Amino acid sequence: MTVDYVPLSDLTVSRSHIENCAFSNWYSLFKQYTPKSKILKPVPQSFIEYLEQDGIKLPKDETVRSFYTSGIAANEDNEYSDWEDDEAENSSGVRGVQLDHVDPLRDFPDLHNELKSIINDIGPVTPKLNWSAPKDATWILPNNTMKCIEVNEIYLLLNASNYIMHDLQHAFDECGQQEQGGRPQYELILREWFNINPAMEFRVFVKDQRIIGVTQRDINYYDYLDALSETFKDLIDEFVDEVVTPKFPDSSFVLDVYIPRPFQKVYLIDINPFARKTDTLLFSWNELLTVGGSLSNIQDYELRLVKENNTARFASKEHSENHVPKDIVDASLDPNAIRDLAQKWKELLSQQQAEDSSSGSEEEA
Ligand SMILES: Nc1ncnc2c1ncn2[C@@H]1O[C@H](COP(=O)(O)OP(=O)(O)OP(=O)(O)O)[C@@H](O)[C@H]1O
Repeated sequence: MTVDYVPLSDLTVSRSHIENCAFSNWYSLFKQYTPKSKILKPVPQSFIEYLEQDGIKLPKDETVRSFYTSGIAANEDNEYSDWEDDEAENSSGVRGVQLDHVDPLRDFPDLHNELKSIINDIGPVTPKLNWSAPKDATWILPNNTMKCIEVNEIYLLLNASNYIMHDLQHAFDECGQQEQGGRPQYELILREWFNINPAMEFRVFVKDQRIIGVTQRDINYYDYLDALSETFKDLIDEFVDEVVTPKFPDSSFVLDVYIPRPFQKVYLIDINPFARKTDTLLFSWNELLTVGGSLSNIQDYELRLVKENNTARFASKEHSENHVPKDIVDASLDPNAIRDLAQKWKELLSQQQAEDSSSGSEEEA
């Protein structure tokens, strides 16, 4: 089998494209298709420092009835030698904080109060920054989702997330050298929480205003999706052609859409950059770009679903670029790099085998 590798230059990305994909830059264009959201922009610099500081420091806000900051009395079961010091409160009212730590109540009280009042007004929310949601940090909340019913849950999720750190520190890494400098204006988005059926979420790859592929977003097998494929494609085609491409400033982008029953409306969840950092889920970038290159000759794109016997193959694929070393992701697009990498692996393996056998013979001796 021959594989056509596409040049990496097909995925170079401009700073303006990344900026166009920031939530606040497209929300107003597609508001009627997007779940209700509040945009807080710009956020104070101290809030960014709060997210970037080590550890998670929750404010002890007496006006929030909070599971997280309710007092913990030291007793025999939870006694620590340094309990007194760690739990001592400073004048800011934040537990265990040294003075140089950012404290929401002291350093961004207006934003803190606004977050509380939004939750009071619209109920549970789910947060994100300009581009990313803290999907990798749900383990930190008792419900194991991104649903926040109090302000401290927002702080916990954002602070514990590597995806949020990516927005803060690496947003423009894939842009050309001269476009990387300067931080963006950060925004905090609170989306009204609703129960999404993950089976009905799709990622849509659009290149030069044409759809080149659609993938199921959740990497589980759902037996009813196959029969609905054409329905989804019709709705997605109409949405992309009539709603998104006439208004979105770039001709290539990646959409996340949600199509709940009774399959009459498409909701826009997110617009991602047409860039390597966007996870291709059931496709690879190489595959998509190869198809995209020959698009004029093909009639139709593929809506790819997880097949019944394929679940395991994709089980760990989602957001793989975030836990696989970058060298390996880079190599997956370049045959020479794959050869180099394979060679390094072989060397490492034989080195390890040699070490194992020598330590084995030492143990036997
Ligand atoms: N209003 C909402 N209520 C409940 N869940 C939501 C809401 N909006 C989004 N989600 C869930 O959060 C997930 C992540 O949202 P979103 O796509 O905005 O984040 P992201 O960081 O850009 O993700 P990715 O990195 O995969 O593109 C969605 O797939 C959806 O399941």
